[in-house]
Amino acid sequence: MLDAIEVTKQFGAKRALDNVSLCVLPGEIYCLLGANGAGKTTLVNLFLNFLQPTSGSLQIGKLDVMNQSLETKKLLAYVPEQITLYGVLSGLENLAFFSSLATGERLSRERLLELLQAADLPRQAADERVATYSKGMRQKVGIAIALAKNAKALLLDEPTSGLDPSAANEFSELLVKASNEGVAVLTTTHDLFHAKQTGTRIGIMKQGRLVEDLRSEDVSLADLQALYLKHMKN
Ligand SMILES: Nc1ncnc2c1ncn2[C@@H]1O[C@H](COP(=O)(O)OP(=O)(O)OP(=O)(O)O)[C@@H](O)[C@H]1O
Repeated sequence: MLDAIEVTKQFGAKRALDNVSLCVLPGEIYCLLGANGAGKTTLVNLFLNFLQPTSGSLQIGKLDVMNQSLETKKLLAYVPEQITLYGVLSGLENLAFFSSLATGERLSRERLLELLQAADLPRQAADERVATYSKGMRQKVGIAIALAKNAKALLLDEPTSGLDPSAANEFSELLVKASNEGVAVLTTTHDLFHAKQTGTRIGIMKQGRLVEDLRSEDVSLADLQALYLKHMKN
């Protein structure tokens, strides 16, 4: 569903991505680890067509991200680290606004509440102003927007950074729920525990290269930590 094919991205003299190939199938959760500056966000931004590759190509559902930008965007939902919502509007009003932008449809209040419930937002919060929400609650509205869009692929950039362990765990469960419905999930993270717990696949990036591409079930958390540290030291 999400395919990066021999992607290189150069920013002037800086090679942010160096011949990266990666594939995320429907129902998979691919967790991308790597030190600051390893190229994780650059890869996410290429899938979003915010950036264009210097060479190589990216596909979503076998459609080319650059040449079929509108079609690929319809398949995709994105939850950034700091999700931008209107603080003066409630969670439900934000969902109504952003889902209508994404789909062109106006959803009923019942449907909006259903989506917020599926994203595990406490019922009483739906009508409260987002300015009063915690980061975890904002992230849940982001997931509800993705659900409203019926996205086939979900991109997330460090979604659990700044969340307490229990909120991060709840968020991970939402990703698992989405993947169980066949969504392909690609998420960047610095949290090895989260990657091992949530990911079906784990990639480690170093200086623009994908140096490991693992099946989560093939490594223990201790092995993953050792492998990660080995790559970071070299
Ligand atoms: N617009 C840009 N212009 C120049 N260099 C850039 C630009 N965007 C990213 N870079 C560089 O590309 C490299 C990869 O950056 P990227 O943000 O993808 O890393 P990252 O793995 O997401 O890091 P972090 O974990 O800190 O978010 C870094 O060296 C960064 O400085």
